[in-house]
Amino acid sequence: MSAITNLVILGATGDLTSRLLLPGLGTLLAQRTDRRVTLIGSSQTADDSWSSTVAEAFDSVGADGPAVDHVLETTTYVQCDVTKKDDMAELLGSLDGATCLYFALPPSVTMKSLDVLAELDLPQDLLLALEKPIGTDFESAQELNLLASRLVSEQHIFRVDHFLGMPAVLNFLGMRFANRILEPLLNRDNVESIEIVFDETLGLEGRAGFYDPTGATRDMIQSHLLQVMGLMMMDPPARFDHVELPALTAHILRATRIWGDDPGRSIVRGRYTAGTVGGVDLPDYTAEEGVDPDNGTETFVQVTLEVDTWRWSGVPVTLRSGKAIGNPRQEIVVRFRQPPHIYPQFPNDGNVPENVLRLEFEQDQVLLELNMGGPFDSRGMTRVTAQTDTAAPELSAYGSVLRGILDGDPTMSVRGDAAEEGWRITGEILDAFADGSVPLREYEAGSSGPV
Ligand SMILES: O=P(O)(O)OC[C@H]1O[C@@H](O)[C@H](O)[C@@H](O)[C@@H]1O
Repeated sequence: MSAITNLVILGATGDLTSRLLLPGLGTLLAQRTDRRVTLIGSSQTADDSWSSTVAEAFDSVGADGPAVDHVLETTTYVQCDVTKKDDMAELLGSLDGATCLYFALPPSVTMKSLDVLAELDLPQDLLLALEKPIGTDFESAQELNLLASRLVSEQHIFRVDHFLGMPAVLNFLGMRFANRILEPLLNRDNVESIEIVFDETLGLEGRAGFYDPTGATRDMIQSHLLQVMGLMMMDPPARFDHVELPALTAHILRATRIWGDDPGRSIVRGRYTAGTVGGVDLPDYTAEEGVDPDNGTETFVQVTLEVDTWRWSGVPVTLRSGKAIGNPRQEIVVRFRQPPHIYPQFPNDGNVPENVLRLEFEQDQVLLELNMGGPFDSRGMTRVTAQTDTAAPELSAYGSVLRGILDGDPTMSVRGDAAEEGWRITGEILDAFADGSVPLREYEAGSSGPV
């Protein structure tokens, strides 16, 4: 696919655009000084402040250079209703060159817009970038995928999950496939358990309209943590490309099910009560403006899964995410089994602690816990943590996603069937909530989650 010339953000006045997309674009263009992209912001309402929104966002990440200046000088704003045929025809008609329509919109609006696009003659090399969530359940995800596939080929659909652009994920790929010492150990013979944890200090942040009907399971497990899991547990690809990686990720998700027979033991569901997080007082979740307590929305979820394949069967994989958590962890943790042979001369009759590999999600830090010394060492057994010391990544997670989009390279895009599998697994968790197998537990804001 050819590189993108026109980036059209649909839903340009939304929070996602100013908070994440534009700063991400800034970090990318500051690095790609030779890129010339035409940025068009579009939304249903008029907006006189688009140019200053773009400038402020670029400024917030200190982005400068010729590629950044080009965008600042040429960016335009178009008022357009994406669900109206004439509006979309006019918008597309005004563009010359390979175009990406970035749908920073709720899935219901995206679907209506895709329906409208089906009636138009679309330009060649049109790329559709679709923000999560892809649909609101398994069936609507299928429907949305079908609508998109009628317009362009799968290679021209980029389903965005910015967690796939986070340092932990990129580091894990490099550590696995550019070294000899890790990949042979990543299987049920050597791995005791895996955890993928993304807890946050943030509470609702005034997002009740989105969050209350959504909850932690749909918000964080459905795409982010499951896609990360699929990518990190995939079999080694023969090539690093848009065919192999998405296919291997989907293969893992297809093999995933809730651990054991009793969801009440494999899933924990929680909701925060009033408390203090990092010096900030948070009210009870149910007392937040716009929240309907009857929704029973969970602000915390932890689920243990099994990836039932030859390589991973029997290894518990725990995904966890909670809001209003004190001292939050945001990491991928691979816990290895103890050595197969026990030496009584080692402390604790040879029961040495297991090795643990930790990759921090948003920082470029990898930690490996090892045992050293032992019976003949005057210090005895020493637990050490080897830690990487690399520079912070130049691109934000959204910058990384946008690089794939602007290069027309969907390697790190979520493939349609993988998005559907995310909803299948999420549906099984939500069914267990609905049938009463998993009680909603309360935890104090600022605590480490439900006990
Ligand atoms: O830390 P980041 O990059 O903002 O990602 C976490 C966020 O990811 C978003 O997709 C979720 O909707 C938010 O609830 C969450 O806070």
